[in-house]
Amino acid sequence: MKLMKTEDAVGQVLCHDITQIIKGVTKDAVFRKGHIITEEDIPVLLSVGKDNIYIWEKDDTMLHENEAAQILYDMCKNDHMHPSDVKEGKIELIADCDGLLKVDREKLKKVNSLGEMMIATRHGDTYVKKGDKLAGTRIIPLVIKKEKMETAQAVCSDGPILTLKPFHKKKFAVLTTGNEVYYHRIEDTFTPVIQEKLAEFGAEMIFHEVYDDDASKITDGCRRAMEAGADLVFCTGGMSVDPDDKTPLAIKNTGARIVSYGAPVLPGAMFLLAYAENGTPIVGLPGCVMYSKRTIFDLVLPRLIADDEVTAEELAGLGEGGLCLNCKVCTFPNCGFGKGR
Ligand SMILES: Nc1nc2c(c(=O)[nH]1)N[C@H]1C(S)=C(S)[C@@H](COP(=O)(O)OP(=O)(O)OC[C@H]3O[C@@H](n4cnc5c(N)ncnc54)[C@H](O)[C@@H]3O)O[C@H]1N2
Ligand code: MOO
Repeated sequence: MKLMKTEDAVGQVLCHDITQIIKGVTKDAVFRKGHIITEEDIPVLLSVGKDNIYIWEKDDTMLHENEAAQILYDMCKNDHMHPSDVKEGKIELIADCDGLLKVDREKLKKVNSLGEMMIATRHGDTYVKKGDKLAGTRIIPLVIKKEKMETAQAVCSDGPILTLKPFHKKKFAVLTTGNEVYYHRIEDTFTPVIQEKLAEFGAEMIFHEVYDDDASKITDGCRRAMEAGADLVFCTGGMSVDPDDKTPLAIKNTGARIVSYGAPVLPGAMFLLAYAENGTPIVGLPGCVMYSKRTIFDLVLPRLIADDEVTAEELAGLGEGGLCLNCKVCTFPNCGFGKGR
């Protein structure tokens, strides 16, 4: 702490709140502890009788909370995001576009374990909209050791904590399977559900065929859908254990790499994800996707739209939080569904 003439204090940091009292009007702090004094502040300080003030002694080994907050921001920031104003050591990150938020959990935890600083984010692997708040950062004390911030920066030396992957315009194919639909015993009520979910991402259905329970026709259909330019292939029906359930075999026979048949998510246990040789996702959607409001499809779809490869390990990690509670008022994605790791 150092006493100095107010007129010489531009750029210095206040050590305590400065209170202004105007009879019958106000009694409040005009400046808070930690405020950096600007040219315009000088007449205000003089008007409240502060010809001399206590300021933090500038010390090359310490950073003010606002300077340190800027460093935390830089450690988080990536393309397609911008900062809020810095205030009392806090900066928020805001999305510039719709997309998939990815969070490097390991780095986040490492930085938050250092103490005296914090970063709080939304859940990773979730769909965010332009203007959404992605994360907030804050320095806990008023000043922090430069050295400590350098340690934090080192955690992110090979890349920031957040990534926002913009969504791509996708063309998709739907392959409807099942004798009951093929022979017009029942109406196809599955395809409209897929179309509605994909419409949210501006995707276009360019291929739709219906097959009886014949695996070779479904396999051939997958190949032709990709030749027709489909970036995503969705097969519906025939995903479980009945003798007529041929879809998993049909997808396997395309030569695609099966990531997983089965997922620890309800609804969605019989889900299948595969990647064709050219990288196109081929997805087997179980009957629950048609029936239930939210399923594993809602967890995986934003990632497919953002070209974010999904691994077997990630699917296996969905078990905790993988149980949809089917709430009366659904607040997904702002609930626990799909938030496990
Ligand atoms: N013994 C077992 N049975 C089932 C299991 C299991 O593990 N063991 N899993 C259940 C789960 S979980 C699900 S989900 C379903 C999966 O069903 P499929 O994806 O194989 O669907 P299908 O059997 O072909 O059809 C189920 C139901 O939905 C109707 N359907 C199918 N496609 C359409 C369409 N395009 N339009 C209208 N309706 C459609 C179909 O007629 C059936 O009624 O399996 C459970 N069983
Ligand atoms: O997978 Mo069923 O895929 O849970 O309702």
